[in-house]
Amino acid sequence: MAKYIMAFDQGTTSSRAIIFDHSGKIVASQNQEFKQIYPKAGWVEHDPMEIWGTQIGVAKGVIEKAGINPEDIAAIGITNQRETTVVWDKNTGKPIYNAIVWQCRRTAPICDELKNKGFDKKIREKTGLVVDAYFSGTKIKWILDNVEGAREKAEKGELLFGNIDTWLIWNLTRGKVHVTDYSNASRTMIFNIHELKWDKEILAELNIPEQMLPEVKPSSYVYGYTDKSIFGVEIPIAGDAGDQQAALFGQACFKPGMAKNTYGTGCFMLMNTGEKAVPSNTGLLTTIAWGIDGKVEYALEGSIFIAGAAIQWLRDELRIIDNSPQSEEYALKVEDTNGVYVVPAFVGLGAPYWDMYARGTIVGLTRGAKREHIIRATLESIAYQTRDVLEAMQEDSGIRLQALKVDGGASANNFLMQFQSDILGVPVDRPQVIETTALGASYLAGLAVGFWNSREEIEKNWNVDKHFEPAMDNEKREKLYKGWKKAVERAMKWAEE
Ligand SMILES: Nc1ncnc2c1ncn2[C@@H]1O[C@H](COP(=O)(O)OP(=O)(O)O)[C@@H](O)[C@H]1O
Ligand SMILES: O=P(O)(O)OC[C@H](O)CO
Repeated sequence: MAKYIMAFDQGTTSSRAIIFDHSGKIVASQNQEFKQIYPKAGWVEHDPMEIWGTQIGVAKGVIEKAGINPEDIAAIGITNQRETTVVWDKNTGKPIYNAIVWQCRRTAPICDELKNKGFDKKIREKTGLVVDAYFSGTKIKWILDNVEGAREKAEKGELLFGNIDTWLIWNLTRGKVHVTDYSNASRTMIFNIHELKWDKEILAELNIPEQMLPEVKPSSYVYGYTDKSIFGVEIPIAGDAGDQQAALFGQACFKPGMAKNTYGTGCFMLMNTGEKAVPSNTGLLTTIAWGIDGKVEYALEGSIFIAGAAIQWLRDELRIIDNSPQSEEYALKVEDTNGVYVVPAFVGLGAPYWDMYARGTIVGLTRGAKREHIIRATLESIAYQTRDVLEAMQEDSGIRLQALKVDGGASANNFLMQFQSDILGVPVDRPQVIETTALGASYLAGLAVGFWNSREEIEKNWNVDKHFEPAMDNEKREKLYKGWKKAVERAMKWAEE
């Protein structure tokens, strides 16, 4: 019997493949960064062919690294940066435009129009989402409106839309399977999360032909098999979920009220709300966690657009650190930020502010401000944004969190995790496997093929690596947080004409 599951974690900055064993331990992992394309201020694109190329490259690489045969892999689970939009030609398999990335702000004017018409309320009710350039719907519309001949071709049924999961599955099956799962569909702004259908009224409003949309399936399901030409054998593709929902699953947050926060390019806090779609009054999103065992379960989500990406900015643009882990070393060289706040609103602000026109700001600078202060303030901004979201989540759900489960690349930073616990006044638990996104996708795939039999079996694989206790007094905590709120005010609406 095959002994492993392979996860594809196609993230915003890198494509990763990880092989897991039955105990949920990493056997081997391979990762490759790819190009970020910024054609204009506020625009972000990826090359879909590069995404496919890097993803398949790391998949082949990791099999070799693990020293196993493709026959040893029981199934593949896919998880992906969500919302990012690809439109391709059904006959040639070639994208007609670059992938428009979730962070891209180009469709803000389309969103403004929807809001001016008052259509945003309807969208909120049907999709659980706030009208924002973040989601796929307006990105599809932009491509159809701006790429020559695209609308005509789409109406003739010659074009296909997909998020990255769909694009990968389509390529893995050499064009045989055009599907997505409930969790990814719930991020498009054209999917009705209550009726579990593409929403005809929203499609008509955005002028998107339904025939270009993928079929929506459960998150744990055999969608198809990899074409034999790829790995030499046909491997079932049996799990598909958006990366943040996959992380919720990988953290074994199976019961209502359980929450996790993933610190990657952005930062995403999700709370399981069970079979109930809880509406938000505070700027959170109501989203589908997954479809499994014949039903869907929902989550409340706080989406923060820039978290680890701000550390990459320190590295690549300001060039004041050589690598991300070094941010911790510099932050610990000073006692505080010397009054400096960084608001990394590089692509606007997500939850709970939803300001497409906010931009990055550094405030509180004095002559004594050093690079260590800016580095520390950038790390702290990740924790403050998380507090904004946690407060909203506690209000919407009526649940006070006893502890926050964390994961993702930047959760390796001990300074950040301690400051996070301090500024929340809540303990933080980091598991041994922080690649919970990939782990969640593996679990979903493994459950579909009988590699694992139940969520109870999976729960036992969760083990703590480090526990952080709040160690800051309340007065200091509230004073610092008040400064943050003031800094956010300065960043808001900056780019509004
Ligand atoms: N030790 C660290 N301290 C702070 N940030 C880190 C650290 N290690 C990684 N990061 C940040 O985490 C992000 C990578 O995390 P990952 O979970 O791989 O993200 P994604 O899936 O979004 O590509 C990068 O933005 C990187 O700057
Ligand atoms: O690539 P990540 O891990 O930052 O995740 C991106 C999110 O899915 C965007 O919604």
